[in-house]
Amino acid sequence: MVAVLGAGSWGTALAIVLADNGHDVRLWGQRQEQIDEINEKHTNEKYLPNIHLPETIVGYVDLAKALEGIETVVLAVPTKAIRDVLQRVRACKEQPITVVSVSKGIEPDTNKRISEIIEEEMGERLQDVVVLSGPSHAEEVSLRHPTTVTVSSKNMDAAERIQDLFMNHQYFRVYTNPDLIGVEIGGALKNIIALAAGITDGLGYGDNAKAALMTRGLAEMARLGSRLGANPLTFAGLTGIGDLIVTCTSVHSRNWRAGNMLGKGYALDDVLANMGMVVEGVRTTKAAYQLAKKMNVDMPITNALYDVLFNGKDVKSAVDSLMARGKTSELEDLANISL
Ligand SMILES: NC(=O)C1=CN([C@@H]2O[C@H](COP(=O)(O)OP(=O)(O)OC[C@H]3O[C@@H](n4cnc5c(N)ncnc54)[C@H](OP(=O)(O)O)[C@@H]3O)[C@@H](O)[C@H]2O)C=CC1
Ligand SMILES: O=C(CO)COP(=O)(O)O
Repeated sequence: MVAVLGAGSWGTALAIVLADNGHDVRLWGQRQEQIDEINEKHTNEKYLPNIHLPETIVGYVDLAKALEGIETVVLAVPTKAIRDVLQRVRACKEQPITVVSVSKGIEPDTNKRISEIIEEEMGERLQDVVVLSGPSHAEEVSLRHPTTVTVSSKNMDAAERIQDLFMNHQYFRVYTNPDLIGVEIGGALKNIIALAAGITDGLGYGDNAKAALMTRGLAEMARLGSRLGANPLTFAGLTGIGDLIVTCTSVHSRNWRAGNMLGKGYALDDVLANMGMVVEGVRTTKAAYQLAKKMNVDMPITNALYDVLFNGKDVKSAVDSLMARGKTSELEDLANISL
């Protein structure tokens, strides 16, 4: 039995994988009408339209009931809600639990990764934290289309347990990677680059610009990541380039779609209000901008996006200023990363 906290698109899609793997799943959400829909109609139309949910997924609004007898919790709420939800979990759970973190972001101001927030909030009530990340849009997972992800943890025995829990030989293949920092940083930073790729697409700049953003974006992701202690090779894997590709090129991506609207001239507040789902890249841009300053790492795309999102810079001038930077060598960054 597994509890999934957060009945949005990703929590519901992962509940389907777990149910397909033969587990009873408790899916916790905060709105009674949504939970009634899950239990009575076996659908979650707002987040995964036209998908029939297995009947072994049972919805709960009562968190204490959802957690009764549970040892493994999948945490699938937006990063800004994580502390609040964990404090509620802590209040009703005495035995230590394993938390599987599937959200992607870095917390502004504290600049903490999600696994660090989980450790801080859960304290001695935490058995292990395992991160699951990779190129995986909920819409395609819920259709059982082939998908690959990676799990990582400080305790690789726990990671392997979670690999077994989610591994589905028909459509959901799970790898392991011991580089927890790299896995989390890649999953968080790719959302920044996807917002920027959406902007250049919205401006009508086409494939050259997008390829440039993805490639140079990956370089700055690896630059910050390696400074934070990640293995640079992780950025060449599923949670780096893999997730970057899917998020910059998929119509399902909330970050790409938000960027696309910004590129077309819509205001940030309007874009976020119309999305109806979380756009993690906005908060993460703030956190990465702060981290890059603190660690003295050059992140030109992140800085340009920060100016657009938080200083009201017009999107076209942000792209112009990226192009107008002084000349440099492509491999300079990579040469500074010690493998
Ligand atoms: N969607 C995807 O394909 C993927 C998403 N992710 C990551 O997963 C995380 C969740 O994203 P996703 O499922 O897409 O988000 P959605 O916007 O689809 O859903 C968010 C869910 O969280 C709930 N929620 C929000 N705030 C709270 C709160 N304070 N307490 C309890 N529940 C809350 C929402 O409830 P309500 O409906 O009541 O507002 C909703 O059920 C993000 O970090 C995202 O980056 C990772 C991989 C793939
Ligand atoms: O992380 C994701 C796919 O791997 C989801 O990205 P979006 O939040 O941009 O949809």
